Amino acid sequence: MAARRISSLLSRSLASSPALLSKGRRPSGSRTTGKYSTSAAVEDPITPSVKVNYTQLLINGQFVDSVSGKTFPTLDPRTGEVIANVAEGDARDIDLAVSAARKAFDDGPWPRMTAYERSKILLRFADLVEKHADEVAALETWDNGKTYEQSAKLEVPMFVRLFRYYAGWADKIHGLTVPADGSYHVQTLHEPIGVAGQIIPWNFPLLMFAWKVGPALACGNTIVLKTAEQTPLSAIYVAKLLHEAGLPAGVLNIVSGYGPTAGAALASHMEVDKLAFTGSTETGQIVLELAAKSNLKPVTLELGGKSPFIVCEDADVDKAVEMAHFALFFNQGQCCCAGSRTFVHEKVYDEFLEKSRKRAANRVVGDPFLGGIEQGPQVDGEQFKKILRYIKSGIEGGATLEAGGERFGSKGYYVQPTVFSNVKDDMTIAQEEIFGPVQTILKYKEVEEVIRRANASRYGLAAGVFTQNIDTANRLTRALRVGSVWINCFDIFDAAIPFGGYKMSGHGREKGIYSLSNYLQVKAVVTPLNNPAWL
Ligand SMILES: NC(=O)c1ccc[n+]([C@@H]2O[C@H](COP(=O)([O-])OP(=O)(O)OC[C@H]3O[C@@H](n4cnc5c(N)ncnc54)[C@H](O)[C@@H]3O)[C@@H](O)[C@H]2O)c1
Repeated sequence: MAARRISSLLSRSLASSPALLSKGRRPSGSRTTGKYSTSAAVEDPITPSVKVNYTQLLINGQFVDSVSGKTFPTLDPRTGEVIANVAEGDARDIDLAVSAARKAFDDGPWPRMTAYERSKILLRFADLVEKHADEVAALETWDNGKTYEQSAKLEVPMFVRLFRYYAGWADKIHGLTVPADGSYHVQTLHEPIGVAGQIIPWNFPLLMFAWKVGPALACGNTIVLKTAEQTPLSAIYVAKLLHEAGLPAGVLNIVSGYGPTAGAALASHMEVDKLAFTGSTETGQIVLELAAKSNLKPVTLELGGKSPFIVCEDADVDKAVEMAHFALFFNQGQCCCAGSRTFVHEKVYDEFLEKSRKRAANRVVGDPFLGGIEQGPQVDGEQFKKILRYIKSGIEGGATLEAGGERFGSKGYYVQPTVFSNVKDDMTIAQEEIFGPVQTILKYKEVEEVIRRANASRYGLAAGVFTQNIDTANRLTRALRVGSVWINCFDIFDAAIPFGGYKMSGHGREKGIYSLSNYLQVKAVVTPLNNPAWL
């Protein structure tokens, strides 16, 4: 979906479903402040009336407590209060889940049924998610803090689309007939890889589930998925729906729990055939080592970023301001590909800065369950404190604070939309992933200079280029060492478009046709031909 469409969808107010809000707590325009300088909209949070029905682990098609009997609280980012206590899986639960997935792969129907049958189950699942879209979106917003409009209008539809996309691939996966030298019939079989271990982060719990589970199931694999400890709820809910759609027991197992216990056990498990991870670069290095030191399972990694958003001298400034704002602030700035280094040509810098400052100051912050809200709270206290530390470092490092700079309100984990100008490449805020609503604006003069500076990062996930000159766009597109370049747009996450990083932003690609190869083995089969009619 084009970023412009995303922005306009989100700016239109969504009539919140009555099913999601407690009686007497309907959103009202008077509580939607429209300015971050007023914090009334976050002091008295709406109570979602969606019920948290599933909090256990899902192993072999059954909801079960963890072996230890332990639970951990998942918190509401609007208040820091407990939403629910969730079963806390550790290495013993990962063992049980991997055994179930192993058995389902080695002996079960999933890899053996026709691809068309698998595809029909995935399509039925997509229909069920659509039917329960209100509950799914409400759980996602409650656990993560992203706006309900975003969950309901963007992420649930993208989730459904992705499963339909991979349902479409299931019966189109096939090998080749290879014209080799000699009198042989040579073919390749594309086989499922086996048991996939998948570890996902908290910033897009549903979409990360879809990006990993969709292609793995379409290819006939079985799965153990570990959710992020901050956001376990939506995955358990949709996994239940997948079983209602006809998924055999043991094919998808969900373990909630912490990284160093459950996550590490999954990454190092000898019976896991493939690992897919999304999260920080530091944890990516840990899981890659665990995979290598155990059974050398192949690993796909989708890690951090510090993506440049380049505004050229010929850019339409108003459009560039809006797109750069969206590129950074979308999802509370909690995107691995956020346009977190806004490079602006010196000729348009002053105008761009003034308009960006105003745009951030007008960003609508508030309870994410209210209609018209653009920004909810950060996911948890740890991220909230980390962002405020980065803001302090920006101020102390000599950048100019143009907007925001503090917490928003006095409850939960809201941060004011913040803009820094006069940012220099060597400042911490220009180098490290802030993962929050903090825009850093840097000035440049020449195209060659901005290419060099944009590429001077350990990351290489994505880039935005804003120009009306096709030659400049082409020059930048090929010169930038990143996995995605968005020209005059940003954050286009269609199911068919591959996504992944260069350099320390990761290995491999997810989504699109490229993700299938993450979940397939290629087997070469050679048969001698006696007296062939032709070779
Ligand atoms: N690229 C992304 O999409 C993305 C997503 C979330 C966070 N991040 C970055 O990571 C930073 C920290 O966030 P985070 O703590 O949630 O990320 P993280 O990398 O610690 O967590 C991601 C996932 O990895 C698991 N994990 C953590 N330690 C593990 C270990 N030793 N072995 C196996 N699994 C482990 C977590 O439980 C979670 O499921 C953020 O501030 C942000 O910069 C990036």
